Amino acid sequence: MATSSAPAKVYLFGEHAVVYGEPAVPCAIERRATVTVEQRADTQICVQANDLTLDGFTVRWGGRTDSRPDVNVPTPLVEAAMGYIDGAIEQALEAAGESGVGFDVTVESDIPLGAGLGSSAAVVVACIDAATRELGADLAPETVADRAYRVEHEVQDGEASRADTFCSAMGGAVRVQGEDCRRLPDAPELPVVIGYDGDAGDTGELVAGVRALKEEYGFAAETVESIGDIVRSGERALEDDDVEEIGRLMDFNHGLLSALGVSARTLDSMVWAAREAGAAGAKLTGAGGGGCIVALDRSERTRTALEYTPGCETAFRAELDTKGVRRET
Ligand SMILES: Nc1ncnc2c1ncn2[C@@H]1O[C@H](COP(=O)(O)OP(=O)(O)OP(=O)(O)O)[C@@H](O)[C@H]1O
Ligand SMILES: C[C@@](O)(CCO)CC(=O)[O-]
Ligand SMILES: [Mg+2]
Repeated sequence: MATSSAPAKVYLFGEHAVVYGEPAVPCAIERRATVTVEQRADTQICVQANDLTLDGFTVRWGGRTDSRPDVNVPTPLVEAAMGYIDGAIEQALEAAGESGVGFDVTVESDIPLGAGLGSSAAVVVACIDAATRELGADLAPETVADRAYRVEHEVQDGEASRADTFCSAMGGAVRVQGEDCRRLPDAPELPVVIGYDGDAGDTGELVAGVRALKEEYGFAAETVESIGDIVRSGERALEDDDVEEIGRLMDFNHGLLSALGVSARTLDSMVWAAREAGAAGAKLTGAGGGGCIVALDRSERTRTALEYTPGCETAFRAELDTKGVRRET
C-alpha cells in the first residue's frame, strides 16, 4: 500500500492564456488531495472518492465480470473521475513497465472540486506518485508532473497546459510557458485570501469556450496576448516584492478573463467585495465559471467582507505550500 499527497494551487496570473503558449504563474497552497493505492489480486480498478463537495462514492471497473461502474452520483462526475484515475493508473503502469494489474484507489481531498484550485491536477499527481511507488518504481517530481500533464491533456479533450500539474508536483510558485516549466527561486510571501462560492465550472468546457471566442474575434486573440503581457509585468512585480503592483495586475487580469467569458456573477461580486475591503487586488483563479477568487490582503478585512458577501460560501486564508507531491506514511 502506498499513499501520496499533492497540493492545490491558485493562479496569480495567466490561466487560460497559458493554454495558448503565454506564460502563467500559479502558486501551490496548503490544501491537499491524498491518494492511497493498493494492488488487487484481480485486474479491477476500484475507486473510493471523498472530498468536501462530494458525499463520497465508489466506482469499480475494468474487471472481467464487472466492467460497468456501480454508483449513485451524477454520470458526468463519475466519468470525469474515472478518466483522471484511469489515466493516472495507465501512466503509472507504463512508468513501472507493468500491465494488467488491478488496484484499490482511495481519494481523500480537502480541495473543492471544479473550483479553480486544481483538484484534478492534485488528484492525478498524487495518484501517479502513489501507484508507481506501489509498483516498486520511484519517479522524480518532474516526471510525475509530465505524466500527470498527459492525463489532464487527455481528459480536457486535448487542450491543457502543464501549469496545474507542474505546480502541484513541485510546490511553491512556478512559471510555466509551453514546455518550459520552472520553480520560482524566491517564492513570494503573499497574503493570499480565497473566497469560494460553493459552485463549480468544467475546465474542459471553459477552455473550449475561450478557444471558440479567440477563433471568432481577433480582439479576443489579442486579449489572450494581453494576459501574457500582464504575466510578464507580474513577474517583475514579484521579483520586486511589490504587493500593490501585483494586486493591480491581478485586477487587470480578472477584467480580461471576464471579457473572455469565464467569470460569473458570484466571482465578480467576491472580487468587488475584496477590492472594496482594501485588498491590493483580486481575480478569479483557474478555469472560472464558478468556484474561487484569490485576493491579496495582509489584514483580516477582505476575509471578513467575503464572509458577508452574498454568493460567497466560505472564505479562508491560504499559506504557500513549498513541498509539492510527497509520500505520506
Ligand atoms: N476528491 C476527488 N475525488 C475524485 N475525483 C476528483 C476529486 N477531486 C477532483 N476530482 C476530479 O476532478 C474533476 C474536477 O476537475 P476540473 O479540472 O474540472 O476542476 P479543478 O481542477 O478543481 O479546477 P481548475 O482546473 O479550474 O483548477 C472532478 O470532476 C473529478 O473528476
Ligand atoms: C484554464 C486553465 O488554464 C487552468 C485551469 O486550472 C487550463 C489549463 O491550463 O490546462
Ligand atoms: Mg483542473
